Amino acid sequence: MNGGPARPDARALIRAVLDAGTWTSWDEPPADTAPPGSEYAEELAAARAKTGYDESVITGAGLLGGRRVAVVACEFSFLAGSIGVAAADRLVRAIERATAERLPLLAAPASGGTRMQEGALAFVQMVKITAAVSAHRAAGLPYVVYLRHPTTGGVFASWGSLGHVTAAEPGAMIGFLGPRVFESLYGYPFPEGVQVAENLFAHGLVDAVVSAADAREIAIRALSVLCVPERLDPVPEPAGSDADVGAWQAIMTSRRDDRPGVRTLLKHAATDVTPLNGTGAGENDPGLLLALARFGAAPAVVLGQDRRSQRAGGPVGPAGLRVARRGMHLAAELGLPLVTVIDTGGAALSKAAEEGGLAGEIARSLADLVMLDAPTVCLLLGEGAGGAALALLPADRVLCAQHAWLSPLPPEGASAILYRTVDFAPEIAQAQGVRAMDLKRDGIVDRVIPECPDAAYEQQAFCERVATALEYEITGLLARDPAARLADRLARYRRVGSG
Ligand SMILES: CC(=O)SCCNC(=O)CCNC(=O)[C@H](O)C(C)(C)COP(=O)(O)OP(=O)(O)OC[C@H]1O[C@@H](n2cnc3c(N)ncnc32)[C@H](O)[C@@H]1OP(=O)(O)O
Repeated sequence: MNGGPARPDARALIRAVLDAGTWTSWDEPPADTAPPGSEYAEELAAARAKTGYDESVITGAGLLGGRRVAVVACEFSFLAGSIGVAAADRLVRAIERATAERLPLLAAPASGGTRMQEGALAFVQMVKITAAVSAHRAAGLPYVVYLRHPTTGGVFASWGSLGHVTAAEPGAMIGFLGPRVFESLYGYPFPEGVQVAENLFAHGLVDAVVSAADAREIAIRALSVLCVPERLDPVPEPAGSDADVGAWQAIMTSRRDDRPGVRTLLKHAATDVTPLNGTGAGENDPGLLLALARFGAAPAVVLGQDRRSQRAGGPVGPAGLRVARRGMHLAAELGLPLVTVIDTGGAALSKAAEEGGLAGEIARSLADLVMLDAPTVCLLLGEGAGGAALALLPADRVLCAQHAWLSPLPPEGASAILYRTVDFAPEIAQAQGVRAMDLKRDGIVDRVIPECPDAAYEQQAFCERVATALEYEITGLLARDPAARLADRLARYRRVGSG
């Protein structure tokens, strides 16, 4: 377990991540938790002498790219970074202070879990640490976790798994029960390659695997989005489009292989992009992309249907909508603007999708999004077929690319329902009012983004136009009173179609 690459200890990690010379310790001498003269008292004294740390955790504050942050980190060389009452008290005091001072909190665990010498009382410390982290999050403050080698047990199962964003150290052993404990208990080894950072990433459990050397830049980038500015400078209103494109022409254009999708949009026209990995709780869906990003100065959680992955690997299924709902909850908890991007030929139609709760996930996405306590912008970017599209629609502001569309199911399906043949798809699409101009007329869309003449021919310029429109809308929404914003959203969807 110790034979791997050299890894920084807690102080070296903090030095590598924070701006030079800005660290201030918040630690006070730990309370004595060991009965005097006990074996545990001797172990504590030996650990102090050997490591130069007074407990298994250190806490404090410093600057990260000029932004003040609080940090809590484990020191594994001190009794395996294990958490007893004194370490838990230190952690909780630091988390509470970070909350009171409204600082983002960075945590860097590395631990054998609960400190065995302190037994059940140490075990229950997980509750108070979890409560403190939850209160920090409930106050709308970011919590970013960097899981280091090794992280196990009650640390992984409490503050190690509660991050808004979670990264892990390459090759780190990260697992619930330590492998040598497992082997002693059961008499055979735990399977190889399971409790490893890269495997956690492959299973949608952590967002990224990054070295300590890269952690600084990644944390700066993530916090530049997670920390919502008080106000943004107003942005001039961009021009809209009133081009009268036929419905079938729009649908054909939206289906071009070379039409820019959400990935192209982020690549060409967003900054500080931090991809998040699935639900962070064990599910992923390549059809649904989740990321933090900025459009101009405006920060956003972006969740978008990825056209390329859907075409290659299958359409958005229930897991994709659970990824989307992770993004919605993240936005709501931090008061971050949310941008949803609709670009789907339809949801997954399969046994697995039905049994995975597709219809229920569409319902829950709709419910979460329409009620979301955060500014929301929907971008209809390409195809907008069926419930998977509608699940991402109900936002404060809805933008629509000139050739994007929205329809209850693909027009071929509507034709099949009415005429038992797909041959009337063009006429039905026209009649169903699926085009950008129709959606605007009906109050479903607020702004149509021009394509000159087709986004596929002007990818960079089109993406920049979209980003400018997103920045304009987000800036306007952030300046509004949240209660009035939500009331307007609800009134809008209550009114739609009723005049
Ligand atoms: C709710 C709970 O948290 S219950 C506890 C669940 N925790 C676990 O299952 C993990 C238990 N620990 C382990 O499996 C291993 O120690 C690992 C994987 C974390 C690290 O393995 P290694 O790097 O090989 O280190 P090693 O096992 O030698 O541990 C280092 C020292 O820390 C001690 N230690 C490890 N975990 C703990 C702990 N939770 N409490 C107290 N001491 C611990 C070890 O006994 C060892 O002490 P020693 O040097 O005096 O023998």
